[in-house]
Amino acid sequence: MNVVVLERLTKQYKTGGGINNVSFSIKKGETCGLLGFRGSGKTTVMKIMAGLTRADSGRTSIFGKDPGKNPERVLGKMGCLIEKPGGYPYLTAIQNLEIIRKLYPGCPRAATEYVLEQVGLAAYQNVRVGTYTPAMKQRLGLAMAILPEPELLILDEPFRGLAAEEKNALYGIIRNQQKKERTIVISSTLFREIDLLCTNALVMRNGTVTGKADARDAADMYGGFEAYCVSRTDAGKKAVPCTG
Ligand SMILES: Nc1ncnc2c1ncn2[C@@H]1O[C@H](COP(=O)(O)OP(=O)(O)OP(=O)(O)O)[C@@H](O)[C@H]1O
Repeated sequence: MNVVVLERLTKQYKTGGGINNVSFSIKKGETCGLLGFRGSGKTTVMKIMAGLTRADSGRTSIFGKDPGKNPERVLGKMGCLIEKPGGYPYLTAIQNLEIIRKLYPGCPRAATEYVLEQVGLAAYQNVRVGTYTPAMKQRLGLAMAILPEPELLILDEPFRGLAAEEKNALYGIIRNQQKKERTIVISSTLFREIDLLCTNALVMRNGTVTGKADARDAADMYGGFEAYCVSRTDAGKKAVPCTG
């Protein structure tokens, strides 16, 4: 069953950037890596999926509905970490999470403590978020995204700026979500993350999709996602951001 179907999405910003004719689908339980250099259009695609911006043309279907037209039918099933992690800086982690929890009537109080434990912030739950390091804010952003147990997780460059051990902690959280058969979309400029975590990879360049493959095809044809992704970018001609 397809959770995400995007057909011929186009969006042009006044500055000239944007996305052009983007089409792909993601099945339930897949972890799809959206890989591309800076400015290739990853965030724009994710914002359209999350109903945060509208495409100029094309069709967006998430759980069979357009999030721009039916936000109440879609957004409750979706957890997003897009661009900078949120949270009110003058509130503690637990206060921030409680605000979100109350938006979901079925979400028990214990869920707040559980996700704080999961993301390794339990010891800092009563500390104001404004004092957190970028990595802690990133983990809080993830906690906010997974708190209501969403069926679809959209994570825009969740590893950006994190040290190796901080990334490892995040890998663990994402793997836990995979065990629960969540559908996950992760954008990254790094091949390594896609290799480690994803069942499928989708490569973007200059606002268009230049390749789509699942792990088996990428392994059969190229020996893995990394070589596959390189083959679908102009990475050979540029400096390649290929290490974590
Ligand atoms: N709000 C905006 N207004 C004008 N131009 C934009 C806006 N958002 C994105 N763009 C432009 O659209 C193109 C795609 O940007 P987008 O942020 O979607 O790419 P990205 O792959 O997520 O890159 P990054 O990793 O830098 O966020 C870029 O040329 C960018 O400058």
